Order: sequence, then C-alpha cells, then structure tokens
Amino acid sequence: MPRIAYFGPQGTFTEQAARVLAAAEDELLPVETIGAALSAVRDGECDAACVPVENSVEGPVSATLDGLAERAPLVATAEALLPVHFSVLTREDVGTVRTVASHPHALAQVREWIERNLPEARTVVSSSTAAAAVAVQRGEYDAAVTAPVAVEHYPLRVLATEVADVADARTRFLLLRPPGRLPEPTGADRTSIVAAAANRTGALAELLAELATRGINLTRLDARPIKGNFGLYRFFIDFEGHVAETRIGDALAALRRRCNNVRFLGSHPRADGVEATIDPGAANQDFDEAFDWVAAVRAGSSA
Ligand SMILES: O=C(O)C(=O)Cc1ccccc1
Repeated sequence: MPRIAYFGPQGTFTEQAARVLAAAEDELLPVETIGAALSAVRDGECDAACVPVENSVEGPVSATLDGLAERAPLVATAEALLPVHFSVLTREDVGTVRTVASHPHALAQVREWIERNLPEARTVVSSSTAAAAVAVQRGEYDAAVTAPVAVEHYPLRVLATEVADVADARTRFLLLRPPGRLPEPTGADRTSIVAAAANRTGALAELLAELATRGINLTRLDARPIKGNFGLYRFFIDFEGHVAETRIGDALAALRRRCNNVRFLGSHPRADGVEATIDPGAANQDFDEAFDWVAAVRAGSSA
C-alpha cells in the first residue's frame, strides 16, 4: 500500500491537503516536522510527502523551500490549494485565556482577532496547529488556533470558528516524490525550480530575462539564504507551463547555462486550473517551427 508522510500530527491543515491529494488506497502517516516528511521519502520509508509550500498571507514556508534545495532531489507531482480559516480551541476548565499557541503561519493570520477577542493572551509558537491542540490538552497553554478538523481529533471546547483576519486566505501544498515519471502536461501546469545565480551585477535580472523573453509568466519568486555563505541567495522560481513543452524546455536549458546550479522541483497541474498565458510568437508550435527551420538551414534545404 503506498504510504504518504504528511506534516502532522493528525488534524493539521496538511492532513486535509493530503486527503485531497492521496488516492483511496494510500496510507497517510503523520510526522512531526516538514523535514521529517521529506526525510521519510528520501530514506524510502514513504512513497510521497505532503507539505505546505506557500500561503497567501504569510508567503513562503521556509522549511519546505530549504528542505527542497538541499539533500537528495524531490519533485512535486501534484498540488492542493486550501482555503484557510481557523478554529480556536480551549480546555473546558479555562477561564481567562492567557496563552494562545499555534504554528507561526496561523498566528500571523489571526493576530487582529486575538487582540480584539483575547486581549490578555500572549501568543506562543508551536510546531504545527495540531501540536498546539495537543499542548492545550496537556494543560501547557490555554488555547490553540487550529484547522477546523482538529476538534475531531482533540476533544476541546470550540471558542470560535471561521476565524481569519484576511478573508480568502489560502495555502498551497505539494505532493513530493523521488524523481521519476512526470505528470502529463495539461495546458494549466506549474513548473518549479531553485537556482543559484552567479554573484555578479545583473545575474538575477538575466536569469529572469530568459523566462520573460520566452513569454513565460512567473507565479512566484522567493529568495532564501544559502546557509554557510553569508550574503549568497538561491532563488525559488515558479512559472506557468510544463517541462515537456518546447518553450519551457528551451528556457530551462538557458537557465542551466547561466546559473551556477539549477534544480528542477517539478511540473504538475495547477490546483486552480489557470491556463498558461502564451505571448504571440511564444507558443510551443512557434518554437518547434523555428527549430525545424534552423535544422533545414543547416541541412542546406532552406534559407
Ligand atoms: O500547522 C498546520 O496545520 C499546517 O498544516 C501548517 C499550516 C499552518 C497554518 C496555515 C496553513 C498551514
């Protein structure tokens, strides 16, 4: 039975995402950290890992980005996009709430609600939203900001539901596997890479220009420090399209030439189904025809 490690414990948002991404026969295994989920795949204990990668309020999930840039390569084969609103859970015996625990991304999304509704509470960071619920059960903190499903696993009092400072907040999750067969292109795909640009004037601009001149639309750009090299950064770039397409393959080949290091992190269908924008002259057919023409010129059969 295929096994999927997810960022747990039970009752996290990531578990909800894993349920969306898993096949009926897959076994879901909660692990304590994002790093442990990635290691479970690298060590062969699990076939895939489900982890959060970006949030529309807080931005990138750095543990996931750093975990993908280092150690053995993993490739995203699918993504899920979940709306994120929170429940606030307490023990039955809690009077005034003085401590509220949760994952930093959750706390960042309910800061105003806590100020308004729990003015005496101090916030405490936990490894995940569900880990905060466990800590409340144990009596370590008074309240936890959790995913709506958490109350099914941790019998706590529901103080509030549908809590969110920003309406329509969403988190994107990835299903990661060892490199292997890629999903088929659909016309509404996302490709992800991480690249270490050379440390010289204009290097990042040149790298982005390779994508821009081929009419490739970016969907995300994040910089993360390369640890142990103060001042050096790697760039995580997501863009529309699939590596199986000529225009995307041509761009990746250019990045490979220009960068110190490029790692392919996957091509897979977008959860929102948004189709790639194609500029005039930048469709796959345009690339194919242009390459055919060059081949014909080289063969002496065209000019
Ligand atoms: O802690 C969780 O439940 C997670 O899955 C990470 C997370 C935290 C806050 C918003 C979305 C995902």
